Amino acid sequence: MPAIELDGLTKRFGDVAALRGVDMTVEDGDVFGFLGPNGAGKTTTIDILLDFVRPTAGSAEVLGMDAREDSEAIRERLGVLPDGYDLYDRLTGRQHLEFVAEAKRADPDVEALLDRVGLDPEDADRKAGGYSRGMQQRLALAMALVGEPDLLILDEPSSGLDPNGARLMRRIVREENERGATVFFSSHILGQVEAVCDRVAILQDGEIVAEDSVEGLRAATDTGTTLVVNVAPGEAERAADAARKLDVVDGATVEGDDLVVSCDGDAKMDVLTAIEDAGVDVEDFETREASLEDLFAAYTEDGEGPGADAEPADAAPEGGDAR
Ligand SMILES: Nc1ncnc2c1ncn2[C@@H]1O[C@H](COP(=O)(O)OP(=O)(O)OP(=O)(O)O)[C@@H](O)[C@H]1O
Repeated sequence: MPAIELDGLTKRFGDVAALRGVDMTVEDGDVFGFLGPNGAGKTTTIDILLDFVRPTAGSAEVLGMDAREDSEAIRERLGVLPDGYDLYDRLTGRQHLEFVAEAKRADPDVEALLDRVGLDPEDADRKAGGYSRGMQQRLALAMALVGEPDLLILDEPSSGLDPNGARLMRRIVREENERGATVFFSSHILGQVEAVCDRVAILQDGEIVAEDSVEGLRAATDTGTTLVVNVAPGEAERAADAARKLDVVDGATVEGDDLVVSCDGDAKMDVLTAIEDAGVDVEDFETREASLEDLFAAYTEDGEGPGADAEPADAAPEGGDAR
């Protein structure tokens, strides 16, 4: 049974079509990234999953139950970190967790939860109204974790977090997934998504334009590969000339003793062979694959997806420094 199943999900707000027949499946046990440009319909989708918004047509199932009919039963098994959550200024962090525990009829180890999200005991006894943005985000995450939910829905979970907080978030997502939870999250921080997600869907103008693993998106997108070839000192120009003669090479630039070649994904060996045939010794080489950010741009920038004439962004080192 999928954790989330959307079938022809449609939502109109007056004249605005926020969702136009979205079909999407999030399998049980996946870490699933839900991406899309501003206004694509991500929050509307999440609001429908949580029964804050009713669809105009189509259906949404969560943990095998109907999002509308069974919203209460769903809520008991769900952990949610909403975008724009409300904390109670006058309650302490600890009181927030106790409040959620009571509502969920759960008995969490509050100290352990606070520790897990990086809030120390003194902070836990301060009123949340005095928390910094990042501390509020950490508390909201701890609230989502109460009761070991089967499904975590996290809307922009890294917003307001410093780099340590973002790393903590990745660790918690992994731990929760290892515990058996499905994690569904929307984010604009694509390095974060790439680091933790098994699968991603890209929503654009209320429609899914891609749904696959990051690897699958790479394979389906003609974003090409960047090959960096380190050659003997003073030989890079000669190597560049040799590479440029190949049809499969889009461009070759020299950076010191490195040659940076943009080429078709399966042309690496041809390039290396051509350089060696020109009498240049290849000292070392590495491949840089398209990052999720490149793939996102390829799918969303011209609104037509990468199939036709989409100009891909330049390839960047896999994962970047967000890992
Ligand atoms: N209550 C509403 N009334 C009218 N239009 C709405 C309402 N909620 C959302 N919309 C519209 O629906 C579309 C999708 O909005 P949504 O907030 O779901 O996008 P999003 O992908 O979450 O965007 P962002 O990344 O900016 O948060 C937008 O055109 C938005 O203006």
